[in-house]
Amino acid sequence: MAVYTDVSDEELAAFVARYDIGGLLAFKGIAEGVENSNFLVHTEAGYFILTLYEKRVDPADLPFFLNLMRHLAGKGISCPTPLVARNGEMLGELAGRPAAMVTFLDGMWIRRPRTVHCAGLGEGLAKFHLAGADFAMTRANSLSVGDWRGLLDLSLERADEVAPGLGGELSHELAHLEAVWPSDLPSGVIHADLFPDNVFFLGDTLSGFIDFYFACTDAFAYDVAICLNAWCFEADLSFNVTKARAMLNGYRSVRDFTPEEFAILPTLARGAALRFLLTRLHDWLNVPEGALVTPKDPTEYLKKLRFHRDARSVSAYGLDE
Ligand SMILES: Nc1ncnc2c1ncn2[C@@H]1O[C@H](COP(=O)(O)OP(=O)(O)OP(=O)(O)O)[C@@H](O)[C@H]1O
Ligand SMILES: N[C@@H](CCO)C(=O)O
Repeated sequence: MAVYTDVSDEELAAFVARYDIGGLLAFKGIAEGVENSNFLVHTEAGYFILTLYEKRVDPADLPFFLNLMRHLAGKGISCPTPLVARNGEMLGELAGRPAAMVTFLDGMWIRRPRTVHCAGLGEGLAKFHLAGADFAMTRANSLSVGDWRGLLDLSLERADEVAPGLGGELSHELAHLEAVWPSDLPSGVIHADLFPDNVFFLGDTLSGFIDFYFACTDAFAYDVAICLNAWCFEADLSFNVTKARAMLNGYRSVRDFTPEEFAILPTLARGAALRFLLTRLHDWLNVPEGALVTPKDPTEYLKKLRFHRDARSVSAYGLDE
């Protein structure tokens, strides 16, 4: 579920009246998603998405996320655009939470992406990276290599409850990644959570990106590495090299990799796997009492991490060295 905060009809009507979008006709909570409360709002001007930002989003980061969406939309990247209220603000408050209204994006996310979707994703991601080049704001990645040790420490004692030997393996892995993690790759705005549920398609054509609440300033190739993890493994966790090749070639058709990015890709993919493994492990071990949220399986990312650890070069991802 993803409606943590209840909103009364009167409160919502008053919130909607801040914008030039006509009167409120209907609204309903959206069950998908785990981070924030989302509502589909129907007004005389059409459909909109209302998001109430819950506790994992730092309110200080909201101007970065909202301005980024406006910037990208202005550059022709299909993504929700935050509405500006009559008082000139994108951010308001509703039911005691920071809240914003964004445009509705047509499309569906693909439960089982095929090669054609991976190719479209790669191309769309490179366009996204280029479109962010002149975005003036920056936000450090709060889940990068320097943050992983703190995250691991929170779970280390109980990690072996999830898989025997997991604590030791992760400690070893982290020490390696801390030693070799690059700091001088081409960087800019990255999405940092571009899983299939955050990418909409109409038929086989990419129709847009949503959920910008992990976006930050980091290496472009790290964003690609996140997508390799999230899109190119099958349900049985075997790696689909055809999908990876299609994604990487789609990306290169818009923005080519530097030789340094190319060479470090297996390390970045290994780090991306560790990042999602660590957040999932923490959530798995700390399910709040009575929560209706099903935690995501951390061991999925352990298997992915091991795959990347064994990858010697980009040839493991279907490209020539
Ligand atoms: N602009 C939009 N247009 C259309 N549908 C949207 C839009 N924004 C969100 N949605 C719908 O709301 C659902 C949840 O949104 P989102 O993924 O942003 O939630 P979240 O709780 O912030 O994220 P997550 O759990 O993925 O981190 C999406 O799967 C989609 O169905
Ligand atoms: N995409 C993340 C969840 C946070 O959006 C995961 O699958 O672990």
